[in-house]
Amino acid sequence: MTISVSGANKRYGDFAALDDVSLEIPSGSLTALLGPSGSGKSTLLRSIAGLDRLDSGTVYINGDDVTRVSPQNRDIGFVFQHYAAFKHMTVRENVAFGLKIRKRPKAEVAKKVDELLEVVGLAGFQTRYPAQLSGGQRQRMALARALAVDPKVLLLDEPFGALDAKVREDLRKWLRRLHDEVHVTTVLVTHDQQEALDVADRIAVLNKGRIEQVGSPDDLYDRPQNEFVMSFLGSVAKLNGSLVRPHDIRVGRTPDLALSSADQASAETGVLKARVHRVVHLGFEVRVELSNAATGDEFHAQITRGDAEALALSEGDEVYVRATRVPAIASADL
Ligand SMILES: Nc1ncnc2c1ncn2[C@@H]1O[C@H](COP(=O)(O)OP(=O)(O)OP(=O)(O)O)[C@@H](O)[C@H]1O
Repeated sequence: MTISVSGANKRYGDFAALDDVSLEIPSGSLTALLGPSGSGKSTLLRSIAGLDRLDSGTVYINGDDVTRVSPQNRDIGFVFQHYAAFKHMTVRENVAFGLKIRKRPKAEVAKKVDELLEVVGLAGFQTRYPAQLSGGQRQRMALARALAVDPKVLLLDEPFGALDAKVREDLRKWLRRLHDEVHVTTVLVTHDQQEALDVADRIAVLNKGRIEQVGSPDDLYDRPQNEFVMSFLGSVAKLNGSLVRPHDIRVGRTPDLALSSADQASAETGVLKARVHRVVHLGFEVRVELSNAATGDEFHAQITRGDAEALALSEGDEVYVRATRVPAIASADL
């Protein structure tokens, strides 16, 4: 089911939470709304759900204008960061709730609930109460409950926001797999660019109530339309006035960027001298924290372990760096 938002405006007093937002969400996609705190992500999601009323603009689900349709009648599943479960109901009853009120046959309900609990990794928790679950388990129960009724669209507002890093990562993978299986059009609000890049096939970047760019993770990461998108999608370093990604920085011992003086590398333009502050081993990669020798500006380069070993860097070393790739936005006003 496609979701389409057209000319959406929402103000709180003088403040524009949504400022003329238009967005197309293709059927079957997993789209992330990504942006800093207060950029309007939740307001946009809640407007799609019908939980917030737009001042002006239109929301379409599957081509139908649902702007004035109540949330209950939009056929959506919604999961919040802090899920409000029915405390007096067991996990099984919570997940079964939507099916029961739709009066589905008992056997079908039991089968579906068991399947979903298996999928979300809560098999064996059927008879527990929400208070007896961890935060991650509660969110998975919430997802199972939202999916139980086969919604047209699934709307997730920072569903993993309150969980620790490892659990978030697991749930992300799980959500991606689940989405590949069920293909329900899903919109995920997150302020975490890693989460968006990891899980979404499309990302809409919001800033101050406006959409800055919409595209695939690769589009946004490699071809950002502006500095905001470039900086929000990942770390950036400023080299000779251009914004570059840390893993697009080559570090060398000599101005020709040779790893060691024995290497035969050709001379390059745009080489900067830098000082090493710290070398951080991140498993597969190594982060080299540096400062520009001329300006003192700090930045970091992300290099391979092999290169780091060849360079044998230590704190205080003087090195040379250049960008191997500069995205097209490399801006004039820096
Ligand atoms: N009920 C309200 N009354 C007044 N201002 C509101 C209300 N709801 C949201 N806002 C404001 O609208 C702006 C957008 O809020 P929204 O929750 O959509 O942002 P967000 O991008 O989801 O942020 P976060 O990641 O912090 O949840 C914020 O500045 C917020 O303070």
